[in-house]
Amino acid sequence: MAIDKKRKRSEGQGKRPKAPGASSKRQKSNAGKRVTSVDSLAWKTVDVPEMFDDAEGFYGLEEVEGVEIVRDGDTVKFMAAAAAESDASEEFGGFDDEPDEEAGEAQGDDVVASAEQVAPVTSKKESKDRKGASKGETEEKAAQKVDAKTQKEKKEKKEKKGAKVEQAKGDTELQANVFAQAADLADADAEDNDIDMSEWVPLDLSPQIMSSIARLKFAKPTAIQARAIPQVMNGHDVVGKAATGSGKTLAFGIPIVESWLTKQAEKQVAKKEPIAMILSPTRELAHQICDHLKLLCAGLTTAPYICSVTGGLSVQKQQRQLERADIVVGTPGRMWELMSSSNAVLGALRGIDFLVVDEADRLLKDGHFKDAEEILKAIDRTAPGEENDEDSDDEAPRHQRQTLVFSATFNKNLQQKLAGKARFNLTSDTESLEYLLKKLNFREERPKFVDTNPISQMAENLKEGLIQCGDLEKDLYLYSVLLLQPTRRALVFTNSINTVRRLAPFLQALNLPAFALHSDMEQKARLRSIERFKAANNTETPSVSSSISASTTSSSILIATDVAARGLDIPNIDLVIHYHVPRSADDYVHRSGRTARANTSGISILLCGPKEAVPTQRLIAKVHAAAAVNTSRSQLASAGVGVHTIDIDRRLVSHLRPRVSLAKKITDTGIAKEKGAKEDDWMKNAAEELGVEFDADELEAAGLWKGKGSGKKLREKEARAVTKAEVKQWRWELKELLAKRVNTGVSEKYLGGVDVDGLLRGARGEFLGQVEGLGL
Ligand SMILES: Nc1ncnc2c1ncn2[C@@H]1O[C@H](COP(=O)(O)OP(=O)(O)OP(=O)(O)O)[C@@H](O)[C@H]1O
Repeated sequence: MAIDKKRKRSEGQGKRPKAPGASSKRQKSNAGKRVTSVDSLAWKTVDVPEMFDDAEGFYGLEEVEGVEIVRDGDTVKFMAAAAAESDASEEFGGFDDEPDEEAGEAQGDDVVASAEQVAPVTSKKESKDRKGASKGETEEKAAQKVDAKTQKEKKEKKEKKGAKVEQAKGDTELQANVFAQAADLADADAEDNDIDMSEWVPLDLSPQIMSSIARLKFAKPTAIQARAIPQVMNGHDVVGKAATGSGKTLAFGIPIVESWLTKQAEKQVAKKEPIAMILSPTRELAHQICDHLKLLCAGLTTAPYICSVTGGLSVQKQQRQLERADIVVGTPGRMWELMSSSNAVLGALRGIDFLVVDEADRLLKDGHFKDAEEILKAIDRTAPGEENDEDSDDEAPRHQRQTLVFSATFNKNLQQKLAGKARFNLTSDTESLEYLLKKLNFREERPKFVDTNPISQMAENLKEGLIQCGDLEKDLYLYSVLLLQPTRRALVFTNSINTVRRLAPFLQALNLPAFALHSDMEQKARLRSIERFKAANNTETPSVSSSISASTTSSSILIATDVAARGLDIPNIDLVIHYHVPRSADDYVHRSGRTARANTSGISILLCGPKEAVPTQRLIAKVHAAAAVNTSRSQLASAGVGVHTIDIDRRLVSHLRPRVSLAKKITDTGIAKEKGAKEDDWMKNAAEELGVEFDADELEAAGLWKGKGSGKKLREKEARAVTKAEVKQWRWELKELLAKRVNTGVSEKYLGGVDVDGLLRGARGEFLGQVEGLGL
C-alpha cells in the first residue's frame, strides 16, 4: 500500500510513478497481523530523482508495505504484521505492547522479509505499477531490487535524508531563483506541446532531454549548441568559442546530462561517483551554471544530483554534497581544498567522464592557475600519491574523459594552440597559460574547435557608445546616463573595489537603487546583492519622458568589479556602463556581454576620461579589428558596427551638477568618517599594546607628509572635520533638488500650446527644451 502523507503535487512531466506494490488488496490473509496506527507503520521515503530529493524526498511522499486497510463501521484500521510497524509503535486499537528496544535495528530486516512475502501475492499489480515508474523494469528485477535493500542502505538513507534537509536549508538562498523558475516551468507544462522542436531533431537527443528543452521554451538550438553538442556526443574533446549570452552552458550541459541518462538507463552507475566536473572562474558563475543545469533537469523523471563547490560557504556542507554528486560545478580554490583533503573525493573525481573548463581564458590565468593546475595534475594521477613528473608530461597517459573548453574570447595564439595547430613553447615559465593548456591533457591530439563568432566577438544586438568627459566628471556623467537611458537593470563596471564602495552610496544618495558587488564582500553579501539586483525588476520600461526625475531611471543598478564580468546571466540588463575603461579588450567583451543576451538588445557605454583616450582607442581597434577587415567603412557606419561617440546635452549635465556635488560631498564625508573611526580604533589598540597614550592629533601631525597621496589624505581629513549639522544641511538641500523635475521633453515647436510657466511652477521644475536621449 502506498499512502501519500502529504498532498501530492503534479510531477510535471508524464505520470508520476506509483509506489511499488501499491494495492489495498495485496494481503490475502490477516494471519499474524494486528491493528496499528498510521504513524507506527514502517514508512519509507519513495525513491525519487535525486534533485527533487533535496529537502524531503519526493515532495514528502512515503510508502509502506504489507499493510491492509480495514473499515470497521466509521473507523478505518490498519492491519500490519509486526514487521511492518516502525519502532515508534504506540497504543492503538486496544493493543498495548512494550516498544522493543532493538526494534529500530530489526525493522529493516523485517521490512525486507515482509516485502519478500508479499511480492508473489501482489506481483501483477506491482508489475503494472512499476511499468509506470521506470521504463522496462521487469517484475523480477523489481523483486531483486527489494531483496537488495539491506538495513545498512536504510540507515544510510536516513542519514542522507538528514543531510539533504540540512543542505536544502543552507542552499535556500542560492536555489531560490531556480525553484522560482522551476515553478514557472511547471505552470508552463501545458503549453509544451505548442513548441515546434523540429530544429533540435538533427542533434539526436533523447525524448527526456527534448521534453526538458521544450519546457524551457527553447525552440531551436543556438549556433554553438547546434555545432558543439553533436561533437561532444560523439565523444570528442571540444573547444567552443561563441559570443557572450549565446547559450554555451547548455552546449556542454545537454551532452553531460544525456550521458548521465544513458548510463543510468544502462545501469552503469554502479556507485555514486560524479561523471562531470565543471570549473568556473567565479563563485557566482559556478552557482549560476549549477542552477542552469538543475533547471534543465527539472522535468526529468530521474535526474542527476548537481552541486556547486565554491569558497565563502560551508566546507562541510559542500563535502557532503560532493559525496553524492553526479555533476560538480566549482571554483578551483574550493574544489582543490576538498579534493586535497579527501582521498575518497579525489578518487571519485579521477573517474569523471567530462572535464569542463568554462571561461577558460580567464580560469587558466589570474589567481586561479595554481589550483587549476593542482586539480588537473591530481585527476590524471593513476594512483594516490603518484605524482606526474612535470618534465615528462608528454608521456602522461591520455585520459578517457572528454575535455570541453568554452569561452567567448580566446586570443589567436591560444585558439591555434587549443586547436592543436601550434607548437607549445615550454620554457622556464611553467606557470604560463600554455603550460596549463597542455595540462588539460586532451583525450585527442586535436580537439574539435568550434568557433561561431570568428568575425565579431560582440553580441549581435549590442549597441556600443562612448562618452568623453573630464576625469573628475565621471560621477556626473554616470548619473546623467542613468537618467537619460531608462533601463530595467543597469550594470556599472569599475576597475577598483574602492570605487564600487564609493559609487553605491553615491547613487543611493541620489535616490537610485544601487547595489554593490566585489570580491572583498562576504560571499553571502555578494549573493544577496545579486538577488536584490534581480528582484528589483520594474517590468515597465520607462521611456525618455517629458520630465526626468529619479523615478524614471533604472529599476535597479549593480555597481561591480570584474567579478561580475564573466558569464553572469541576469535577465533584463539593458545597459552596461564602463565607469573605468576595462584593462583589456577581452574584459570589455565580457563586461559588455552582460547585456544583449540570448537575442535581446542592449547598450554598452564607455565613460572615457582624457587619460584613458589612448588605451580606449587601442581597445576599440582590437575588439572591432576583425569586423573592420571584413567590412567597408560605409558598411561599418550603416550597420552600426563599432563604438559611437555620444554627445550628451550639456544643458542637462550642468543642471544635474549641483545634485551630484552634494551627493558626492555626503558620500565622501561618510566614507572618510568611517575610515577615520577604523584607523583611530587601530591606532588606539596599537597604542594600548605599546603602553603609550593615544593622542590622535599628535599622531596625525607625525603622520603627515607631502608626497603622493597627500592631497587625498588632506581631503579625507577635511571630510572628517565636517559636522553632523553640515551633513544634515546638505541632505536637506539635496532632497530639495531631487524633488525638482527637470523638464526636458517639451519640444520647442510646441511651445505655443504649452503653459511653460505653469509647467515650471507646478512641477517646481527647470525647463531645458528638447533633450534627446543618448541617441544610440
Ligand atoms: N537554445 C536556446 N534558445 C533560447 N535561449 C537559450 C538557448 N540556450 C540558452 N538560452 C538562454 O540564453 C541565455 C544565455 O546563456 P548562457 O549563460 O549559457 O550564455 P553564454 O554563452 O555562456 O554566455 P557568457 O559568454 O556570457 O558566459 C540564458 O538565459 C539561457 O537560458
